[in-house]
Order: sequence, then C-alpha cells, then structure tokens
Amino acid sequence: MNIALEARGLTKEFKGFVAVKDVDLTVERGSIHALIGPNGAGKTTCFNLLTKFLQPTRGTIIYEGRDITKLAPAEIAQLGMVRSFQISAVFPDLSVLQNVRVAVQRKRGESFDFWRSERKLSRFDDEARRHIDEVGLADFLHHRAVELPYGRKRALEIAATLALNPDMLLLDEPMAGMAQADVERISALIRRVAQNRTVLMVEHNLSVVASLSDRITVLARGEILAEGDYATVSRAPAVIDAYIGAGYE
Ligand SMILES: Nc1ncnc2c1ncn2[C@@H]1O[C@H](COP(=O)(O)OP(=O)(O)OP(=O)(O)O)[C@@H](O)[C@H]1O
Repeated sequence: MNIALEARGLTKEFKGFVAVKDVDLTVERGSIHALIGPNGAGKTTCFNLLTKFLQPTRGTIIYEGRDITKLAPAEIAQLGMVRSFQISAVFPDLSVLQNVRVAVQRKRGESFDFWRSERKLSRFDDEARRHIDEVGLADFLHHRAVELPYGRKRALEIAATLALNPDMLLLDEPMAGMAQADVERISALIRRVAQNRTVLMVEHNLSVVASLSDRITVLARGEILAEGDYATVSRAPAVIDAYIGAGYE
C-alpha cells in the first residue's frame, strides 16, 4: 500500500485518563480518510496528535516514511502536511485575494508585511488567483473576508491552505455549522482538492462521510472500533452499539 501517514500505538493520557489508546492508523496516499465516532470518542485528541498540536504520551507517527513524532506543526507543514481551519488565519478585513496572497507570501518564506506596496505584492497574484479559482471564489476576489457567507469563508480558508502547497490536508470538521447548500459546495470542493492530495478529516456529518470517504476509522472511548468503507463500518455491530449508546439514531 502507498502510505502517506501512519500512526502506531498512538496514546494520549491526560492526568491518568486515557483519551486515545493504542491507535494504529494508516492513511493511504491519495485517499480521503475520515475519523468518526460518538462524542468524546477521542477524535479531536487523535487529530491534534496527528497534526502535532498535542504531544503523544506513547506511540509513533510517520509521514511519508519520516518519523514526525517529535516535530512541531510548522515543521510538518514544511513537509507538506497542513491542517486547515484552525491555523489557517483568515484576516477578516483583507479581501479574498489579499488573504490568499499573504498565504502564498508566507509559503515563500517572506515575512508578513502588510505595509508593502500593492505593486510589490502583486507578483504573488497569479499563484493566489489559481488557488482562488480552485475553490470557486473567482467572483469574490475583492470581497473582504468578513463579508463572505460562512461556506465561502471556509472555501477561502481552504484556498489559503492550498497556498502552502500541501500534499496532505487535515480538515477538522469541515462541515461544522454549515447550511445544506454549503455542505454540498464544500463536499465538491474537498473532492476536487483531493484529486491529487491526501485528505484526513474529522467529521460529524455522516452523510458527508459516506459520500466522500474512501476509508473510515471509527473511534469510541479512545480506541478503534472498526475500519473500512462506509458500507462496512456502518454495518459493524460494535459501531451501531457505540452510536446508539451515545444517543445517536
Ligand atoms: N485537555 C484535556 N484534559 C483532560 N481530558 C481531556 C482533554 N482533552 C480531551 N479530554 C477528554 O478526552 C476524551 C476525548 O475527547 P475528544 O475531544 O478527543 O473527543 P471527540 O471524539 O473529539 O469528541 P466530540 O465529538 O465531542 O468533539 C473526552 O472524554 C474528553 O473529556
């Protein structure tokens, strides 16, 4: 198998409470992989471990053959593994174009100087516009981020993330708080950006998970309950029990 990301024995304890326990996870390169589970299952903790926002108590994380267990989020971003939605700063008063341009500039290792003249910054425009086109925001180029409807704002965050040239995108609940029309638009967008990238997402919306994911890992009480495609995991008795036990219908 063509592996992008692998965790072995991943464990996180908070003062004796084991939030993630011995998780072995393999994410295939080029796939869309979802991490699901009832409330409190350990998804966010697991995601924070994989993206290096938390340090594991035990276990190893390998990205593209390289041990990243001890690296910082900025270091793994340099390696091509980028987390969206939480670190991707979108500046409310900057336009769509300006926001993505800042991200392009940042990737090229230049400092964040807002006071640079527009003329100097315009050399980043072509690349910024490509990312903006990719997420379907070409008609919103000069809108300020704060004026964008919620779903478009998320698309802007993805554009800013794409500017960092990720081979792997980690999405934390991309559909949270979205209206149905936005859910469809962002689903299509994730499918599009995943054509030549690997995607790992934590997502509560099971119909989105069903339609987008190649592979799903179900967590409950910090442990892996089941893994496979949606048809397989949704039929697994342990998964049904865990969701029903947690009050899901
Ligand atoms: N910093 C922390 N200190 C102590 N316990 C924590 C901490 N972070 C998470 N936990 C506990 O670990 C368990 C897993 O939490 P986590 O947020 O990872 O679950 P989740 O699957 O993302 O849940 P949800 O779907 O509700 O967001 C929970 O019981 C939570 O209370």
